[in-house]
Amino acid sequence: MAAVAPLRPGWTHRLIASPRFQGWAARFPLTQGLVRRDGEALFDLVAGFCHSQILSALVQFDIPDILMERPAKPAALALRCEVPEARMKVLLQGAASLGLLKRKRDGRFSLTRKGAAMVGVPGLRDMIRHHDVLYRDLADPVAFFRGDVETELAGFWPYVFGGEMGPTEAARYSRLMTESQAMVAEDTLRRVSLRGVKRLCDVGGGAGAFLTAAASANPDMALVLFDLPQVVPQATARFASAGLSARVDIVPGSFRDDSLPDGCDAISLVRVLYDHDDETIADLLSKCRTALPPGGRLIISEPMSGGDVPERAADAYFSLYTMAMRTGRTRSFAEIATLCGTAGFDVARPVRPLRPFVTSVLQASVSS
Ligand SMILES: CC(C)=CCC/C(C)=C/CC/C(C)=C/C=C/C(C)=C/C=C/C=C(C)/C=C/C=C(C)/C=C/C=C(C)/C=C/CC(C)(C)O
Ligand SMILES: C[S@@+](CC[C@H](N)C(=O)[O-])C[C@H]1O[C@@H](n2cnc3c(N)ncnc32)[C@H](O)[C@@H]1O
Repeated sequence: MAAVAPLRPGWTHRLIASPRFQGWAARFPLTQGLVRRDGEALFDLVAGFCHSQILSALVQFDIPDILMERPAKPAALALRCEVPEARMKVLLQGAASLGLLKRKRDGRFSLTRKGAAMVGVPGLRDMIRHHDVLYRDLADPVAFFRGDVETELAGFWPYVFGGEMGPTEAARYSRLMTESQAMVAEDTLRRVSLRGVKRLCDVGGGAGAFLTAAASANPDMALVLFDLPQVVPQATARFASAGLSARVDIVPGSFRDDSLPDGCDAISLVRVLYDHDDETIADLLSKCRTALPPGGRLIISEPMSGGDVPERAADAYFSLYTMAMRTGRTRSFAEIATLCGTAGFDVARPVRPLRPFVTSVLQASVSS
């Protein structure tokens, strides 16, 4: 009898890649479900850009808002959106196949649960609308990953380059940032206890959404907002309308050039680190360490890479996003923990994020 050749590493991959094996597995009753699921998942990746563009067209035509009122026929939507009816049918059919719309028996389309949820997610439609910039940057992925693309996204968020931005740009960026901040604040505050904190400083606090949310959950806490001089005016109005003006100190400044306000026993950095390189962050964390007393707390909240266990939202979206911005990167919990440790913080064990596509949280403290 002929000797059986030993199995070499990688043999399973070669077997699965073989069209003959694929054909057999697709027919064999015990494997055909798996083959179909893998095939569908792979096809979803192949078609991902079309899916995103269907979503984008739906949002740009305001179709989710229109359907909030009542289900509609393709002809009515075509008229309203100034799209030929046959093309509108393709869009609606596509959106229905993606689970955003439902096709009713009488031919009208209505929102599904996911479609209706989208209307209420703060900032999501603005996010989808501004993805044209990101997707242009990604149009040539080989050049993008080689670092050969002059990305547009870098110009979209000019504050990152040291605050060279006028009031119009500041307002545009802040709206996008503030709207999406609601969910980030909610998930952060559900994962972090601010009990015992007397004065919280939100560094890079933008238009003050995180402090506003933190204030309502902690009525005795004093608040400090530190951000670039062009950005802080937006926070003034927000605090005034939330009746918080008396509880908040607004401190304009740059963490690159200025020291951080003292007298606080907690500092939060919400979606700040991933905009910057390691050197800038090392300096910032060291300034946080200097500003805080023994026992002082540091809260970092932003989308984090899964590290050893890659995570889809952070590793296949935010990492590309921050790469397109060219100034920072999406880091894992472990990487941020190392930077905090070097700055002299004791880092608490990771807590499972509620929604990794919204944010992950790291807590650290100054040894007392
Ligand atoms: C009543 C009946 C009939 C049934 C009840 C059943 C039931 C309980 C249904 C629940 C339905 C429901 C309420 C669903 C809610 C769904 C929600 C809230 C979904 C939320 C989704 C959020 C998403 C997709 C968020 C995406 C966020 C993104 C893409 C953020 C991007 C941020 C970026 C790019 C920031 C960049 C800025 C910079 C500069 C890098 O810092
Ligand atoms: C991505 S935004 C996050 C804003 C807010 N924390 C949030 O989550 O919505 C980053 C913030 O850091 C601020 N920032 C950037 N560079 C800064 C600097 N050198 N000093 C102070 N703030 C800065 C920006 O103005 C902006 O408000």
